[in-house]
Amino acid sequence: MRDDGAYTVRVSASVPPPALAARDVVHRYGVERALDGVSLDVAGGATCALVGESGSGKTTLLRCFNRMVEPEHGAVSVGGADVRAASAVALRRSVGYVPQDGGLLPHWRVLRNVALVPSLRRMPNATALASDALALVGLPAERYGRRFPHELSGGQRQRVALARALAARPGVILLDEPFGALDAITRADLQSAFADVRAATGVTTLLVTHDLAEAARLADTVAVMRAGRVEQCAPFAGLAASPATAYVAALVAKAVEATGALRR
Ligand SMILES: Nc1ncnc2c1ncn2[C@@H]1O[C@H](COP(=O)(O)OP(=O)(O)OP(=O)(O)O)[C@@H](O)[C@H]1O
Repeated sequence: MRDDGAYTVRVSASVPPPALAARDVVHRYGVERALDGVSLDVAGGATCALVGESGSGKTTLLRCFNRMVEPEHGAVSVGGADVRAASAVALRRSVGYVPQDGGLLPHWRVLRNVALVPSLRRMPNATALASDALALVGLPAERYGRRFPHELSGGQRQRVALARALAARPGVILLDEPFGALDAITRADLQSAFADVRAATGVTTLLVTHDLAEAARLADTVAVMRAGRVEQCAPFAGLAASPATAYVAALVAKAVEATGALRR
């Protein structure tokens, strides 16, 4: 990571890139098992999408990687280190996170919002890092930095939330439905902004989405969740060619049909 304001591209070959791993993770809310023995691997620099029906455990699994959820059983690691090795606060400052609602502070201007994590980490060039991150998502700080979140469109707010997750140049980002609740055109714009960010930074990404077509477009691997378990994790083409379960086959068929209908 450089602290001089320039965005460095990818980690050097001698440093193993960060990765995410979950092993046999169980988590209960009260008596309900939200995660029921989940295992998942995301290679360094890759994007993995978590898909599956509502309530299947996607958000809960995502939050295990920044310790917003502490599972009762199993192991979770980021960059090869158990997430419990350091404090939860330190972990959350090193892993970028976009919650479902974007999580921007409404009374803070955009630049201050984006500079939040670099400032908390006392990075000397927090404002420059925030400007770089805003540029990366297509919102120049000179034009947008002094606005408040309510002075932006929904799509711009989501871009700011993505910039905030990226500002401290984390090796890993966790995105919970970052393109949800947007019209189709804005959603497509944001997806392509994310693809650019990914190409520029090589950041390892775990992405929750309801939309399998979106997952197919953006992710290297797609993990299909159902009832607190990962039924299959593979590139979309692998899911389509050899679905492990009837549920995966049905989900793929639905996505292919929806994409075909759109093309028609
Ligand atoms: N804080 C909580 N307290 C109690 N139960 C919860 C809590 N958070 C989630 N759950 C339950 O755990 C299960 C998994 O929820 P989770 O939010 O992880 O699913 P999800 O796949 O992300 O759903 P969605 O796609 O609707 O966001 C659900 O049955 C949900 O009701």
